[in-house]
Amino acid sequence: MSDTLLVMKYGGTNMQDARAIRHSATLAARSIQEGSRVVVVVSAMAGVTNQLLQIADAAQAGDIARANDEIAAMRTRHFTAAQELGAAPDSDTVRELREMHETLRQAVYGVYLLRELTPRSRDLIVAFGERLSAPLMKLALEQLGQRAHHLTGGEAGIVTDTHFGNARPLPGTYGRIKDRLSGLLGAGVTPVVSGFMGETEKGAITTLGRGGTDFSATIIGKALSATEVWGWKDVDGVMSADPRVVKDARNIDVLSYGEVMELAYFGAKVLHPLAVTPLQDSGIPLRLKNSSDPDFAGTLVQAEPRDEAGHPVKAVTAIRNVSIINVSGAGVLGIPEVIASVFDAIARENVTLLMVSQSSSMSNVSLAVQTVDAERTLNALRAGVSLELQVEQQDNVAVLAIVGSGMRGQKGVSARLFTALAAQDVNILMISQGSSELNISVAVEAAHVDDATRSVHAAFSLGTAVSAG
Ligand SMILES: Nc1ncnc2c1ncn2[C@@H]1O[C@H](COP(=O)(O)OP(=O)(O)O)[C@@H](O)[C@H]1O
Ligand SMILES: N[C@@H](CC(=O)OP(=O)(O)O)C(=O)O
Repeated sequence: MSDTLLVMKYGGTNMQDARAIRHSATLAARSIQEGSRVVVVVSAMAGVTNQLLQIADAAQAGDIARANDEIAAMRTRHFTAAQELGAAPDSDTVRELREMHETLRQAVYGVYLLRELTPRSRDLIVAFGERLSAPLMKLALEQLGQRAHHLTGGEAGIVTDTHFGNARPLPGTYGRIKDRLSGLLGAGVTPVVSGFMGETEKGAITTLGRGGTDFSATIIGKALSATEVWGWKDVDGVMSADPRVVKDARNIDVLSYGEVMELAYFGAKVLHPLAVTPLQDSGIPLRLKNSSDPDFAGTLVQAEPRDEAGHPVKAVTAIRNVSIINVSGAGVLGIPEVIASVFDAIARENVTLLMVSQSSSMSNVSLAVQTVDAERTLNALRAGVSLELQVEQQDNVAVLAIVGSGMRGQKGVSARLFTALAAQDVNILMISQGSSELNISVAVEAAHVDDATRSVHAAFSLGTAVSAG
């Protein structure tokens, strides 16, 4: 028997119904039969996380009828999947699903009574998606003759700070996960962990940010010193562009941790931006694989970049729904205290800045933020900075980025980017290049971002040999 330990993550698409869950379980069972120990980490069924957020909002708004209708529809979906996976009406799986839905209903009713939805109660509600899919995966594995046991993120040892909605693992989490899961693995039982969620030291449920199941899987991978972490996807791996936008996007064989982080940060939906951080110290590889083509190697994410001569850029990506906040005030922005007050005000609101640029005349600072954060940013700036500064918001912006370690020290990369944008008549609103030279990003009008992405993809020949290093 090999001593391989794999952590396998299944996203919403791979958990969307009984058929997908059965197929996902087959992929895990195959590795177990080949002698690997496997930890399975599951997301909510596709669409369920958004549905839970809507349920929570409806309850807060006083529309309990709508919230209950949605819960009932969700319950039908989970029970149908359980039944199609072979659960008897009096089985443990059906009982567990019923109990969880009842607790969910009560939590939602509490929000309705209080007409108050705190980040803490939102996390409690939204994590039910992952809690409900774990028993279904356990059942599917058992139907394939495997022994399995399902656990919430907290039960698996994931302990986080109290940053509800965007929680981060505490250092103690790694030892705790090892304690909780090693016994099961040693006894030949496959742990099935609900992704996306953890809990605080006091036991309150937290979530790790949207797409956080990738992060759960790599946290567990680090804790168990896994051989590899595998993220099963509905695409071949990380591609040279979003395949929904660029038809000839192609798979990238090898990416470094740094490159994949930049890509995820700049909008490639394929991975949570922090997912590789737990793997960086140990060098544990992350592999993204297509569940429809399991023998294809997919994308290997590892410490070292692999560059190919003539291809400084590996991928182009975009963040949509961005706003630019322009802060201007001739004469005052050059004063260090004034600029510090701008960033202090933003830091207090915990807003993520996607791009920052300052004009050399020091009369203007432009900040790109997600549009959902724009109003908060604007209010914080109006309240927290000098009255002499004017603050304005521009919506309908997107940030396009090119990523690749090969652009380090290479001349002419920006020129190629700007020529490709000019060819599409795209007006550039902001430009930024990180000092790591792993990316160059530009803010453009949202209406042009898809054409711009296709044009840049073609200009860097990303549809041909990107990575065959
Ligand atoms: N550069 C990219 N490479 C691969 N997929 C991408 C990229 N950019 C965006 N995507 C989109 O990300 C999707 C996969 O992410 P997601 O659905 O969140 O995965 P999961 O199966 O883990 O839920 C793909 O279907 C694809 O359309
Ligand atoms: N269900 C959560 C967490 C997650 O990671 O989902 P997925 O693996 O389907 O992207 C979300 O939608 O954000």
